[in-house]
Amino acid sequence: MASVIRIGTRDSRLAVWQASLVKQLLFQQGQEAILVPVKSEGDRDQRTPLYAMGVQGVFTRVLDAALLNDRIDVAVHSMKDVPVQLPEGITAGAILPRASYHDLLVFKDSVLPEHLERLKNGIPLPEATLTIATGSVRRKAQWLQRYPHHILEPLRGNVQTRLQKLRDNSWHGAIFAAAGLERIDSRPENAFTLDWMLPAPAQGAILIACREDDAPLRELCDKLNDPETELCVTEERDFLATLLGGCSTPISAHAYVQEGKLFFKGNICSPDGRDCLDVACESPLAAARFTGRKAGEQLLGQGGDHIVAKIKNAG
Ligand SMILES: NCc1[nH]cc(CCC(=O)O)c1CC(=O)O
Repeated sequence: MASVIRIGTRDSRLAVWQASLVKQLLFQQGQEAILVPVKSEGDRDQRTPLYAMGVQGVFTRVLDAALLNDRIDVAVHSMKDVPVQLPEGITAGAILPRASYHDLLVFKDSVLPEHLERLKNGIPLPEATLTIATGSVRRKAQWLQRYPHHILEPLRGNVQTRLQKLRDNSWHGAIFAAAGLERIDSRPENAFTLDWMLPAPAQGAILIACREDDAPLRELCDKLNDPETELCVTEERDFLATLLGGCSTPISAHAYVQEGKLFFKGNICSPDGRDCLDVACESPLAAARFTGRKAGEQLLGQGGDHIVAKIKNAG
């Protein structure tokens, strides 16, 4: 193994924070490492909506190439940005313990306190037409399901950029991943978690990707792996793969472990939020593998195939 491990990362503040965490964890294992920041396609082009970029892995492909070309030794990713199928030759070295999986509404002072209370609890709000910004088809679809008359504005860019755009516009609010804001200490005062919204599969989890043939490094990374997070995000990503397999689609999932059981929730929505199907199930830990796949198959059998067709037509 190289004496100094090269950690590939995107150059956003969140990505560098996550890569620095990995550097620290490796150091605790007695391994020196340096960061190698790389610009991804998803960061270079901050205007095109992600779902319109047409290819999977706009945030991950440049790092995949660097890894395969031996310009870096590991790549650190927000796992929700990673396509369900890893490229040939690349494998999951470790999945770190998950941070918050929630989505968060950052709101402006223009929202009335009594309306905030309803939004927090997902209660209908027919008397107000709010404008909410999000670049995510998943968040948009779930928001429209509850608030069909609201106006959803596109919003792209890294966390910092999106917060700035929210300040600069007259929107009522914007939706963020709690983990992203909290990691870089940027969670605004005006924010609450949307407990009724299901997150993206693997939201809040960090993946360390390795070359498949780098046995010593894989062994080292394995020490950083969190098996419980691994199980949960594996089921969430299997659910996604069973339904559609894209990484910016209106498909959400969350799994967690409690008292020896895996609890799983998932949903699939048409992009306009009019058709949504939900699934919730639990399983003893020993039989938890394939919970996500079974949940996906269940939804396909209940009409989820029609929603999948709508999603494909919209894309
Ligand atoms: N798609 C961008 C992205 N990828 C990972 C995170 C946050 C960290 C995480 O969810 O793990 C974000 C920002 C966001 O969705 O607001």
